[in-house]
Amino acid sequence: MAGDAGLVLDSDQGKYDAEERVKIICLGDSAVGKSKLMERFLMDGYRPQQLSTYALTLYKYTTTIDGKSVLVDFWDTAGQERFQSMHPSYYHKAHACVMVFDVQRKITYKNLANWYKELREYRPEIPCIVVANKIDADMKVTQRNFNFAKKQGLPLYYVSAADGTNVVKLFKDAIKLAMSYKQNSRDFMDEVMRELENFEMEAKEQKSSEGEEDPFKEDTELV
Ligand SMILES: Nc1nc2c(ncn2[C@@H]2O[C@H](COP(=O)(O)OP(=O)(O)OP(=O)(O)O)[C@@H](O)[C@H]2O)c(=O)[nH]1
Ligand SMILES: [Mg+2]
Repeated sequence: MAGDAGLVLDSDQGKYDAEERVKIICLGDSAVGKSKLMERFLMDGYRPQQLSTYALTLYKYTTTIDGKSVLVDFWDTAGQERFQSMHPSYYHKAHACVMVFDVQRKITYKNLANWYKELREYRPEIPCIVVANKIDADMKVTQRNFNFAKKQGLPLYYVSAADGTNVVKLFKDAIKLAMSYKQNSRDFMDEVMRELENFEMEAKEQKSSEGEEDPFKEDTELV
């Protein structure tokens, strides 16, 4: 892991003071290696924050990109195989997606089409990386073309959570894509959300300036 980065375990966002914040979601069938990939990337300080009600693990990670501090929320999930679909809030305001299949189980590759369809229903524009995981088990797969990625015009990464091949590159690139999406997106809903965020911030600032201490409070009366 790069020296400029670190795993953040606390959920109090106010403390981080990051200049930018992005959300990256992970999709794919059960046991394709989603959690192991994140563990591998964040290994230095691995300790997930478990929100068991939603079978959701949220990893917070800070890094610096182009001189800017960035807080990354990685969303991982378990148990979705029972439903073959995610709750809409999982997709909400995500800036990039890492979509994983297991090179040893063809069905997980076939199911990418379903995951991708659902992703696009909620997030039509966000960057998505297709990940062929577990290449350590059969290096020959890296010579194969996986047409799904090509057909959809998506980048394909051959990785191994077990031996670490391409894992750091995968997540670093995902963060960069998420950042550039956030900064350049013309998605209508994103623009609305950004406007709302700015509005909320302005309202907060106004409120806090209203609540400022009056230095003469003790000594004067309002007339
Ligand atoms: N050989 C090999 N095994 C892997 C690799 N990545 C994950 N595994 C194994 O695959 C199994 C599932 O990995 P997980 O990371 O738990 O899979 P997941 O996608 O998070 O699964 P759910 O949480 O059920 O959705 C584990 O037994 C891992 O050890 C890999 O790169 N190579
Ligand atoms: Mg998991």
